[in-house]
Amino acid sequence: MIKLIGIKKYFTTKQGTAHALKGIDLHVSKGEIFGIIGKSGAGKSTLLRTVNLLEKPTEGEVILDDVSLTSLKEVELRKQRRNIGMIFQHFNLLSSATAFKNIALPLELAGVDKKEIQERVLYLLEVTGLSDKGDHYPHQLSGGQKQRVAIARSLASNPKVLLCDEATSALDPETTKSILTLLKEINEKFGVTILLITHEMDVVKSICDRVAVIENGEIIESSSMVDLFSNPQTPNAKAMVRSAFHIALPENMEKQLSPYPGIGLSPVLKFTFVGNSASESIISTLIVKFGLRVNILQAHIDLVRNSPLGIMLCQVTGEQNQIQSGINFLSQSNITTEVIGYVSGNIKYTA
Ligand SMILES: Nc1ncnc2c1ncn2[C@@H]1O[C@H](COP(=O)(O)OP(=O)(O)OP(=O)(O)O)[C@@H](O)[C@H]1O
Repeated sequence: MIKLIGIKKYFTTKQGTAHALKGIDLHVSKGEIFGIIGKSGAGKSTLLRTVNLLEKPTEGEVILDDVSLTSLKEVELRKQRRNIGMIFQHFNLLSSATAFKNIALPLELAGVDKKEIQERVLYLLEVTGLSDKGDHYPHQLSGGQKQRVAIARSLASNPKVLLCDEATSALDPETTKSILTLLKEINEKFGVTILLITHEMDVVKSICDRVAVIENGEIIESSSMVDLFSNPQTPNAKAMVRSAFHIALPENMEKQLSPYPGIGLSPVLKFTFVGNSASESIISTLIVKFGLRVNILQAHIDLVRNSPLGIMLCQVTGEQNQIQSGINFLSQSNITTEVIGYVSGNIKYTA
């Protein structure tokens, strides 16, 4: 549905050339909700804006449903852009126009007749939960309501794709939740493919099917949500997952954590598992079957795309070969183990 092939984007300024995108390949399937997550300056906005060619790539090809957008002339491109809606962090509404008029505007520009516009806008106000707000101006609306108007406006021309540029970053957590729920409903109701960028793991965690992690203009990791959370590969993705699960070691243990094994040190292990009940079986397996001592430092179960996913941090003490056998045994039950570091086997910690 959306294919980005070898996308590079360089910005040349007086200070020099910024290599914002360094050869991105991405494939988003029809009907998917795909998240791109990365830190500030990683290249998220530039990448999103290349999809509708608001940003023309220096190199590479953008394909939407078999149409190569990068090869189109301006007039053709304008037509194709009607298939791509976009919403922004700061809503970008026309302040002098009512909610109704903001939504109607793209239809008026496309020459749609008045009666059809009236029906479509009323329908979109209803879909976005704003039936009683059509005559309100943006300054009379809350942030969440403004984003709903922007979503309704983006749907006016029946797009196949919706691009979301940090769409919830200016909203409080409750409103963020309601906007994400609305996006999910729209994805299901209209089959709209959603490509969103965010720096917040909580956003991708709740609605994305797949996610790509972008760092320094490159995609460093791309997988299903559950795979990203259960088995992140890169240090950056590992750190993001830990912060999304609010996983942190007790402070005095963090200070003494060594990246290397050593005499008198025992590993701190992070177990990741799908399902509610695995935590008990991890502990009993390690203690009973492998004769290890297990200190649970933290345990957390959260919903990732509606599947319970658990993360548990434990300090495990015992013979090295027994610990390894325990890890191997657990991996057969799809429990992923990551060594976070090593601490003294006798360390006293405060939770
Ligand atoms: N118009 C521009 N001119 C020069 N450099 C630019 C321009 N737009 C982006 N860049 C540079 O490209 C890189 C990627 O920027 P981009 O805005 O895509 O990152 P981002 O991940 O969206 O960051 P943020 O989350 O802070 O918005 C940055 O180094 C930025 O300074």
